[in-house]
Amino acid sequence: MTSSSADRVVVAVCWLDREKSGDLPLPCYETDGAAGMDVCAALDADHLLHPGERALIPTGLAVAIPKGYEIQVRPRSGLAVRHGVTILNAPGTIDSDYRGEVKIALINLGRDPYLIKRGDRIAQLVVAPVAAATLRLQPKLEQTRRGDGGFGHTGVR
Ligand SMILES: O=c1ccn([C@H]2C[C@H](O)[C@@H](COP(=O)(O)OP(=O)(O)OP(=O)(O)O)O2)c(=O)[nH]1
Ligand SMILES: [Mg+2]
Repeated sequence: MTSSSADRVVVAVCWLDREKSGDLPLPCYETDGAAGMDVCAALDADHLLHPGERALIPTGLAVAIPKGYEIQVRPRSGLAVRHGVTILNAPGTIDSDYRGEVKIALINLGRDPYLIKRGDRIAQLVVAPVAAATLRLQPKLEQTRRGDGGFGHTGVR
């Protein structure tokens, strides 16, 4: 099956300072079936992320996500596996009512410093539906086979 623009959720996006961000591309899907749009660092200067260091990296972008959706900020596996650089709060949550700059919280869990340059694709943005819940307080919950077993109680194999 092919997807058409009719299948797509429309997310309004705006450069906070177009003059400063003129050289940067909008986040985009790198392949037809990509789940996430890679987003670039809108740094003024290179940032050397030392082992154990975390940094909030600007994207230069603000978004207006339709109600009923969120954007998840997810790590790029290449950065994580090759350099230990990942998202501190993975997956980051961009709320549909947020109009500030989308920022990427990176952490270097690797052994070597990692240089983040302006325009580097540092994370991916996944647009996803969210269900809004109503909590119904009850004295007891319906029983299940699992019950309160968790945290590995089913074993490894
Ligand atoms: O990786 C992230 C995570 C969050 N945000 C922005 C958008 C999001 O809508 C807002 C709040 O995020 P979150 O709810 O995760 O943070 P909080 O600590 O609960 O802050 P708040 O009290 O503002 O909700 O911060 C980002 O730009 N990048
Ligand atoms: Mg919050």
